[in-house]
Amino acid sequence: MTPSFPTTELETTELETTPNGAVTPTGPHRMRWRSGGAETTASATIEPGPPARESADLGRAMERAAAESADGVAFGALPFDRSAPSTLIVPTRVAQERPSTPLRRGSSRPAEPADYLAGVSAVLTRITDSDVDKVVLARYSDVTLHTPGDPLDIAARLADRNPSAHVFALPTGPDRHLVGASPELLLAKTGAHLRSHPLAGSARLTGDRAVDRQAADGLRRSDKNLREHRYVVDAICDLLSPHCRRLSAADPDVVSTDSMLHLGTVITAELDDPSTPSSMLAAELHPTPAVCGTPRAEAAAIIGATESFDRGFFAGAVGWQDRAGDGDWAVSIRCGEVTPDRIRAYAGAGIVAGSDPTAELAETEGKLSTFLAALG
Ligand SMILES: C=C(O[C@@H]1C=C(C(=O)O)C=C[C@H]1O)C(=O)O
Repeated sequence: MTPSFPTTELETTELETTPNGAVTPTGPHRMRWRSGGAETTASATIEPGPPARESADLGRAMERAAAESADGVAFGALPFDRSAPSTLIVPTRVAQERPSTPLRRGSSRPAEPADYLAGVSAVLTRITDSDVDKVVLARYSDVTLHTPGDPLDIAARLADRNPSAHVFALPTGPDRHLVGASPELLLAKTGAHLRSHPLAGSARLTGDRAVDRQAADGLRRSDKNLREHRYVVDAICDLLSPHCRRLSAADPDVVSTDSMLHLGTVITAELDDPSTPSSMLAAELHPTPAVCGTPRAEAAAIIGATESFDRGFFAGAVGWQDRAGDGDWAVSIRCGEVTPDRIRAYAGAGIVAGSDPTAELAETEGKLSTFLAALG
């Protein structure tokens, strides 16, 4: 579907306080979204919304936001933490295009590789000693900026470089955008029809066709990668099936991005109730074992104890919903948080029994490069 917004200038001052007086949306902020070849650039107000764990409330809040928006479509961003507030993004009008400005970068500071290697080793010990099967461990890389970077410009460069990705620059707070090019569809809903395309199990692309073909064949046969992938497919099928009358998962295939090869599985389903809001279903699925692990709560606790930073909206979900509850939701990976003086890029890798810390570190480098390469 193609959300489209009025080109006429609408009033973009702050919206009214909601009836219970709790939330005042702020804005205007600028946003960009591109999926399935359709691109939207808009001004929007933002407001805090219910957390993912209150999925039914979130679904209702998105329905209200879609009804308020200029074109009947609202956008949302869910943080990694299921209990932290979401951000509801309500477009008000088409944004004025600004001339693009080159980024003036200062220093770059990747997170210490040694810390990541130690973290993977610690997680492997926890996997051996407990019932936890998979934990996704992440790291970040900071780039300081001499002049504020334009999040919409970065998204435009990501869109050029990643033609089939879900590309987003969504405001998540004052002077703060989540910007990225996600290859991973969490959930698309059109009427009763659902589609999900989880990715997990990865190899780095080299650019040498013969080597990459071998790596793709290796992925298809790798017990470690197939296991890592299966946890994600099973979790999505288990969580969707109570809502569906028909659900099927294809065999895993290999999907490529600009820098990576991944195992991917297409899951399709028919909803019992076609009016179920897509945001509610996305919130129930989130976070899948592709970005958290399995079992979910235990893996999230290990992540909290091992990672030294707050993931914020990285490894969350971003998407839109219209008045019928239809929408597209992507897993917020291959992304960074853009503030006026700093960009923080994130990447993670799934750790299971048999994972090699050095290979997982290299995997995060490959994943980070999708976002960092678009900074110019
Ligand atoms: C966590 C990320 O990617 C996820 C993890 C993958 C893996 O561990 O193989 C593959 C694709 C994504 O589901 C990321 O890009 O940061």
